[in-house]
Amino acid sequence: MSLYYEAAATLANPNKTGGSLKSRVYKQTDVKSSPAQIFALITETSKWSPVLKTIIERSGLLQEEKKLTPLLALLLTHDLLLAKTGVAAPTNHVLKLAITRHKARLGAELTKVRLLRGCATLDALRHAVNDGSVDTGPTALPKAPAHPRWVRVNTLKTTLDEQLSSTFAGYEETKHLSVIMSARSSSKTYFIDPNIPNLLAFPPKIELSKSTAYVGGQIIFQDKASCFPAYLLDVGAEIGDIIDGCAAPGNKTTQLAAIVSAAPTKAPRHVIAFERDKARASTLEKMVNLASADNVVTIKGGQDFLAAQPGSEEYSKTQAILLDPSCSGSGIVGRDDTIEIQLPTAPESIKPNSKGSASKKRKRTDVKSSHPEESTTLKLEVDNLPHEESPEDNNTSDRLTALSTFQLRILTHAMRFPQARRITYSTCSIHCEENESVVLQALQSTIAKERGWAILKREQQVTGLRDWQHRGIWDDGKLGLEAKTRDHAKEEILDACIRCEKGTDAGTMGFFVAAFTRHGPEAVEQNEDEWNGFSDEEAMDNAAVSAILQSESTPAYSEKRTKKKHRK
Ligand SMILES: C[S@@+](CC[C@H](N)C(=O)[O-])C[C@H]1O[C@@H](n2cnc3c(N)ncnc32)[C@H](O)[C@@H]1O
Repeated sequence: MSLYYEAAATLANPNKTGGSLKSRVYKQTDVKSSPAQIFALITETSKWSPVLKTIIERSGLLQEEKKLTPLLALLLTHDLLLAKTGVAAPTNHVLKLAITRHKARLGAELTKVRLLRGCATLDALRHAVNDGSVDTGPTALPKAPAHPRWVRVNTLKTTLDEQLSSTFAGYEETKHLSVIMSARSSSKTYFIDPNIPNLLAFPPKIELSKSTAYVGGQIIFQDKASCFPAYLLDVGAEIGDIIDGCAAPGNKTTQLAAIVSAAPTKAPRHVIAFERDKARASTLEKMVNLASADNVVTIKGGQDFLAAQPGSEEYSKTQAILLDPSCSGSGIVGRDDTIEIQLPTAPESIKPNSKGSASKKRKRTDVKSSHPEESTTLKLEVDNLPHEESPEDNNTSDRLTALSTFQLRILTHAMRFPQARRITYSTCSIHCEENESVVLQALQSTIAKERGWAILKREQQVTGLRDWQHRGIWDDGKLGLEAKTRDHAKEEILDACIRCEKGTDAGTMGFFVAAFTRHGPEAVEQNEDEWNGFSDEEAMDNAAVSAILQSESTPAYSEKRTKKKHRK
């Protein structure tokens, strides 16, 4: 098969199996072309696809060349017009013949598009395409709001100043995040975040994943909102061991380790990181080692935090717990390691035809199936970057109920640790059911009352988060606690909750975090009238919890989800 058939077949993957584009390309064994060549062709074509789509549609190429699918047309047009060595196939190859006879028309369309984009030369257009700043024309899909590349400097290995004068030497500081959000990916600009220490923002889609600092664990990609929980936990030298109950891939674990190391204590303290999923636990281990956090972090791989015995000797020094449990992922924004290929519209006439010899039919069908006729954009995850959570588009109210039941269960379990003084609870969900509702129910649980757990009020929070303006919201009907909660208490709790919205000029994903603190027994009595809430038993529907936990931990789970999505 030629390079072009092989690249199109790689893109086919209707079941989205085999992982990221990179792993699919490099794991293929039945291809003649080099994986690097296939990968380069696909990624370059994706960058140019808004331009190529216009050129192909205007030239009428697909109407005239019935052998070409939209994907093949894109790949071939790319090489014909833009590759230094042209189309990589023998002169008499059927695909080369099919594309080269349109060279003059396609070239003329490229010139028109270039001039329309205000580019005097092909190099200028190339520059605009590489920056992602090329105007995609009236048929383009609306662009997702620009999301900065947030970079946390790993102070276990380096310092902010060191990074600014080495990795980011030659970059200019801007005091306005809006400048970053509208900057081109090639723009050498950075913004120092005012809320979170050691956090920088860079232009969307900036390529830093090959930098020595990223590869060496000196910088870590972590959304601003995701940095809130570890910072809010405020583990100064007076706090002993810390549990991270839901740790993989380890962004918050390594951040906690950095905070702990910056406040040394006489007796060494530890971050105990639980991760139930074995595969994710191995990612966690890699991240902890890369970040040089292994002196501080003890990994409990494949272990369920819910099974940890709060009263055991092992946790007798545990004074703070960070909980970032599985959630709906509804706050997640489009990922930087995703590429899109805009396909030219395929005329009806080129749909697979039933005539022809068996071998010919097989070849044609392989390629035809590579373009989903119903969709004009292919989205592909390029790398296997570790993700904190995967968004789920099936957030029915049953699923939200099951998730929030699990979240409440894990939060009230944390409240049982006898020496614990502080807890943070966070999700990357935008739903009240997983956020404010869980917080309110936890505060009303028997264990919270017995142990004297209260919300960490806004005025008690670390400066950077006290100053954060976006606070908890009250969604009538979703919390179900209106009658039981006095107004001023409600206001105070909501003001203590921290929210981030996705797609705003704050440049964060959708996120929620709240912290709990433990007072003495006196506070329990004071709060007794206020919190006439549920018992733990009432709050938990164990059947629903088991169902969701089981389905998420079964290996077939992701497969099932993919198939379901594909059927839609
Ligand atoms: C949202 S992710 C955590 C992201 C992580 N805190 C970070 O910042 O990189 C939730 C993780 O918790 C794990 N998890 C869920 N329930 C758990 C449990 N009961 N015990 C331990 N880990 C659990 C999931 O497997 C998943 O890896």
